[in-house]
Formats: sequence, structure tokens, C-alpha cells
Amino acid sequence: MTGAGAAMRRVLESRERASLNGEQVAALAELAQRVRELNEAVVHTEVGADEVAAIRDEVAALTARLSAARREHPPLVGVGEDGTVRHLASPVGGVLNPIAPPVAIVVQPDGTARAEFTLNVLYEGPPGFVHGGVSAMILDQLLGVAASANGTPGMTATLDLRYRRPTPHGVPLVAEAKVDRTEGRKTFVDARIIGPDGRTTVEATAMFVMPLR
Ligand SMILES: CCCCCCCC(=O)SCCNC(=O)CCNC(=O)[C@H](O)C(C)(C)COP(=O)(O)OP(=O)(O)OC[C@H]1O[C@@H](n2cnc3c(N)ncnc32)[C@H](O)[C@@H]1OP(=O)(O)O
Repeated sequence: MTGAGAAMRRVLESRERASLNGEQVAALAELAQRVRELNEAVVHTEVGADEVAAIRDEVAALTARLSAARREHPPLVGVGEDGTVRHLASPVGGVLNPIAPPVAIVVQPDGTARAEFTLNVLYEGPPGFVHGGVSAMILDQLLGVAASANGTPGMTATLDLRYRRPTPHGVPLVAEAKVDRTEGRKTFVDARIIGPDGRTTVEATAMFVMPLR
């Protein structure tokens, strides 16, 4: 394991996070997907007040059933040689997190972290467009994955954003991030979100710093 990977493992182990096997992850990921669909249905529903009240009570009963056995912290899956962590409950693409936008990040052979995704109305800011904070969150994660894939993971120390034009929701988007350079414990990474017309909507530059301990 690289020094960076070992350092990130120390950071995560100090949080006492459990690992799940593939079968457990798949089962909970399916549950999370059903809850995502529920979330969207809540925003769009036009059913009457009595039906809303009945559904509210059913949802409360389901929450009580799930809470019958609880972990103290959300689980993680593994730390790779480069320090890459699969954070199952991440608010960006975490398969167990029902509020996570569906952003699956893939690292390409040249080190670019890339994701193709479509955001629904749950992530709306201005009508018809993605909330700027959601774009920032997705870019922060993508930038962090690129830094990790470079063998230089760290904590976000700075995140600079330039919102060039509104990012539409309900259409396919692409986001990419790539390391520009490293200076000691600092890693500088650039990223952007690209709309369906091929034009950049948001640009970001971040500096990640590997904590000493
Ligand atoms: C694969 C998973 C991807 C995950 C992606 C998501 C990542 C996240 O969301 S991380 C959460 C958000 N970020 C945070 O909470 C970070 C909070 N801050 C910290 O933990 C610390 O301040 C940390 C680790 C950034 C730096 O702490 P520390 O190691 O003590 O840094 P320190 O020794 O003071 O500084 C190291 C260098 O970095 C510089 N630096 C540190 N912080 C900053 C900053 N905010 N701005 C500019 N420069 C900074 C210092 O000036 C110093 O530079 P030099 O070596 O040239 O003098």
C-alpha cells in the first residue's frame, strides 16, 4: 500500500466503519432505489389528504421495522492500494443512500474520473435547472476520486467553482475531473460538468491536502 493509501486507511479506521459483503450491498442498494422512487413520488403526488395521511403512517411503520436493528455508523467497503474508498452511504452515488444522486464514477486509464448521469427534479434549484450546491457536491466527489486515483487522496481544502451557464435536469450530463499537479501533500484537480449540447455548464478547481494523521 502506498503511503497515501495507508494514511487514508488510518483516517477511516479511526471512524470504526463496518464492511458489508456483496450480497448485503445488493439487497440494501435495491431498498435504497425503491426509497429514491418514493422520494420522487412524494414531490410529484397529487393524491388526496386522506391517502397522504395513510401513506405517512405506512412509511413510519416501515422506518420502525428497519430501525429494529441499527449500526452506529454507516458502513464502508474497503480501501484500495491507492487509498480509494467505496463509501456506500456517500451523498454522491452512494448506493445505500436514498438521497444520493445516481452518479457512478469510473476512472479511465489516463486517470480522468468520469461520470454520466441524469438528475431528476429532486435536485432542482432554479425551475428546470440543477441546484448549484448539488453541482458543487458532485464535482467535489469527482475531484476527490481523481485525486485518489492519482495515488494522492486527501481532504478538500479549497473548491473554486465557476457557473458558466445553468445545468439542466432531466437530460444526460457528463462530468470529468483530472489531476493537474501535486506539490508535496497538496493535489490540484480540475473538473467540469458538460450539458447535452457539449457545452460546459460548471468548472471547478480543487486542492486536496492529505492529513498528516
Ligand atoms: C474517494 C473519496 C472522495 C471524497 C471527496 C469529498 C472530499 C470531502 O468532502 S472532504 C470534506 C471537506 N473538507 C474538509 O472537511 C477539510 C477540513 N480541513 C482539514 O481537515 C485540514 O485543514 C486539512 C487536512 C485540509 C489541512 O490540514 P493540515 O494537514 O493540518 O494542513 P496544514 O499543515 O495546515 O497545511 C498544509 C499545506 O496546505 C495548505 N492549506 C491547508 N488548508 C488550506 C486551505 N483551506 N486553503 C489554502 N491552503 C491550505 C497550507 O497552507 C499548507 O501549505 P504549505 O505546505 O505550502 O505551507
